[in-house]
Amino acid sequence: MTTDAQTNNKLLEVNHLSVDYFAANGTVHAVNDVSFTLQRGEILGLAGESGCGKSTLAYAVSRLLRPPAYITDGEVLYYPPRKEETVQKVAKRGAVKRVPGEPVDVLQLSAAQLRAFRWNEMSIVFQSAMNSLNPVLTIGTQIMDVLKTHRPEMGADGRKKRAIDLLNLVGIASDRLNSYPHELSGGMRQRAVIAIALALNPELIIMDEPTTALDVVVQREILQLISGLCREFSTALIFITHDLSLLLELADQIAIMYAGKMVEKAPSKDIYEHPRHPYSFGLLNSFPRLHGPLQKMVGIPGSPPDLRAVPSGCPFHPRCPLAFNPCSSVVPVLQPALAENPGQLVSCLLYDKRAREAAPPTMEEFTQRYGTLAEGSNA
Ligand SMILES: Nc1ncnc2c1ncn2[C@@H]1O[C@H](COP(=O)(O)OP(=O)(O)OP(=O)(O)O)[C@@H](O)[C@H]1O
Repeated sequence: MTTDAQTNNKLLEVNHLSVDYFAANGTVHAVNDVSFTLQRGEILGLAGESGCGKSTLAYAVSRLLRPPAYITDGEVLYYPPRKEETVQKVAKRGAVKRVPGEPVDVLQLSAAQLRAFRWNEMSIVFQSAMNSLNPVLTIGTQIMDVLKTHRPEMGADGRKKRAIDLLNLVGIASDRLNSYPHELSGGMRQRAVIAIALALNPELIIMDEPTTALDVVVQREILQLISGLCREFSTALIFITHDLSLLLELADQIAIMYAGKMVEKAPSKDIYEHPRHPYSFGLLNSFPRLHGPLQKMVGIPGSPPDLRAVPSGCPFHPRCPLAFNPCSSVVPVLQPALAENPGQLVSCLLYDKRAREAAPPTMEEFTQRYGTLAEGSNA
C-alpha cells in the first residue's frame, strides 16, 4: 500500500507554527501561524527583510530555540527516511520511535531523541558558522569526533577514510586533515563546516546565512557547492538569506516572509517571473536583476513593523501600494493565487474572490502603483 507520504515524497510538514519571545518590554510575535511543506531533496530558500522571523522559524523547526523564545502553537511533522540504509541506521539506534509512513512531531521528541534526530536526520549550519569550528582541534579531528559519537560502530580507519572523503567532496585536499582552522582561509573553513554538516548523511540541512562573512565570489562558489551536494545526495536544504538574487539561482522553492508570516511560497521561477504578493514584488525590485529586461528599481517605502504590535489584518497593508478596504481588518490565508497554478501560494486579499472580484494585478500595475507611492513619499 502506498501512503500519502511516499506518494508525495514529503519530508517535513510544518502546521500553524507560532513562536513568541517573551521579552521584558513586550511579547514579540516572531513567527505567526506559519505552515509549509518540504519535499525530500528540495531546496527551499527563506527570504525577507531583517527581523521578519526567518531564523526563528528555522530554529523552531530544529527545536533550537531557547527562552525567552517559546513555541506557542503548531506542529513540525517529520516523515521518516525512505533510504533503507538510513532506516536501518536510525532503527538500530532506537533514536526516534516510529511507525513506517507515519510522521514524527519534532516538537514532541524527548531531549535524547532530539539529540540523535538533529545529527542523524537534520544538521544545522548557523550564521558565521566558520567561526564555530574549535580552534584547538584539527579539521580532521572535528569531523572524526562527530563520526565517533554518532557512528560508534565505525572503526578509526573508517572514520579517517570518511573524513578524507568528506573533505574531498567539499573541495579540500586530504592533506588538510591535519590543519587547524586558523590555517585555512574563510572559504575553506566554510567548506569544512559543510563537510561536518554532511558527515552523517542527514535528510535535511538548515543553513542560516552561512556565507555572509565571505566575499561575494567565494559566497557564490560555496552556495553552488552546497546546492550541488544537496542535489547529489537528495538532501533537502532550508536556506536563509537576505539575498533574494542568490535564492533565485539556487532554490527550487522560495518562501517570502514578512512580519512573522509566510506571505508567498512558490517555485523560484514563478517568483522571478511573476511575484504575486505586493511585498514579494517590492523585495524583488529592490535589487538589480542579473538577467532579463532592465527594470526600474522601486524599493519598498517605510519599514517593517515592530513585532510587539503587528498591524491588524494583513501586516503589510500599511506599506502596500495596492492595499484596499478589507486589508486592514481581514487576515489573509496562504493559498494558490490562481486556480491554474496551485503551486504558487500567496497570502493576499487581492487574489481572494470574496474580497475582490477584479482580475489579479499585473506586473505593470505593481510597477505603476509602487512608482506612485515612491513619488508620493518624495513629494
Ligand atoms: N532574544 C530575543 N528577545 C526578543 N526578541 C527577539 C529575540 N531574538 C529575536 N527577536 C526578535 O524576533 C524577531 C525575528 O527575529 P529573527 O532573528 O528570527 O529574524 P530574521 O528574519 O532572521 O532577521 P535577520 O535576517 O536579521 O537575522 C525580530 O523582531 C527580533 O527582534
